[in-house]
Amino acid sequence: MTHNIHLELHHPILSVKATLPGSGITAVVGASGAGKTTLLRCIAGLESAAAGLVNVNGVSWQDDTRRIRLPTYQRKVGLVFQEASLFPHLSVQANLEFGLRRTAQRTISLTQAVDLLGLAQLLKRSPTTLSGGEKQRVSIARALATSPDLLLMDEPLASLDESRKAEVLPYLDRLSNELSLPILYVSHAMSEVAHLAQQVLVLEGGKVFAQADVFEILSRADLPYAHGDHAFAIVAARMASFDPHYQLSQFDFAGGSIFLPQSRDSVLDMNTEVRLRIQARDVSLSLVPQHGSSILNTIPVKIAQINQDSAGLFMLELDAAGVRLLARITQKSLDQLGLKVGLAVFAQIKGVAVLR
Ligand SMILES: Nc1ncnc2c1ncn2[C@@H]1O[C@H](COP(=O)(O)OP(=O)(O)OP(=O)(O)O)[C@@H](O)[C@H]1O
Repeated sequence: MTHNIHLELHHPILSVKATLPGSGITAVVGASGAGKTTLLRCIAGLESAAAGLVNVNGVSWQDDTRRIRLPTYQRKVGLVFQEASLFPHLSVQANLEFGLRRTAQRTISLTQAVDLLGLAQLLKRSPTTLSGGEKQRVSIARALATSPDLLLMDEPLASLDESRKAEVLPYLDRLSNELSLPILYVSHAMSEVAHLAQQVLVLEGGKVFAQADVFEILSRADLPYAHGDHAFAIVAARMASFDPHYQLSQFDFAGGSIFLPQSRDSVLDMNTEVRLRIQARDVSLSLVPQHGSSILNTIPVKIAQINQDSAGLFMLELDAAGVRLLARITQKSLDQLGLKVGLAVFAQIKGVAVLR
């Protein structure tokens, strides 16, 4: 069986040909009006004007050459939108059970969906008494309980404030790790994408502008993300050790080790896989390793690319044993240090955030 999602879709505002992974989270990003929501609606069978092909892990939901076009209710798709649309007169439990009647073959049980989204304590509650984050967790569980072969999420966290977002993110991590279900996740927020996604599909004007793994997308000069004050790279690392005297955790990745202050009670289990977010403005470069510095993290790197960022500032893509980092430095530093593509230098990292 092919384990991917094959799309060849034509619609008045969309012309998309793409093969996406058949598991994990693929983020769909792009400017407002790029066609992200329309793409999800075409896949779900909600756009009658959509022609072409939608094949999900070997099952054709639509193939116009073979006159196949399943109606939405026959597509094994779970939908989660920005606003949770729960029935206010039904309990959480009854909301979860609502979609089950039409599900013949169940691959995810209601209990499993309740466990994955941490809803056991909320089942008897009315949705009107839930916080925004809790409502959205119920919506996700309801979509999962229908045993979909594909989960489509359209900005599921966009209506939540930062602390509610932070509360829901770990549940999304968990369900993508524990289920082999593919998820298409529309988002405007690159911080969410960096946290969750493995692949990213960038749409522009209804067409695929780029498709690559999240590490590449964040560093590409032809895309908007590796520009400006908020540009960052993410590094896949694992928890390697904790020094109780200095209260420092060590995270290892292919390019070296990163040390971070962490209080004793928030120390992660050994070998926990994490993503570290390193902002381009927090990385400085030196030609020799700096010993007389308060900066703990110095990583040997090679300069892979140099791009003008704005007046007087350059964005450098760095290669740390195959791992991409970004550094945003002034034109003056670039000239004074004689930085060139291919040069071996040392990246000093001033700040790092652990995403998971
Ligand atoms: N059948 C159609 N015919 C013409 N225009 C359409 C049709 N369907 C959608 N549009 C328009 O196409 C544009 C893209 O819509 P869509 O909602 O998919 O973009 P989006 O990338 O999800 O945007 P946002 O990030 O703002 O939600 C919108 O302006 C929408 O009104």
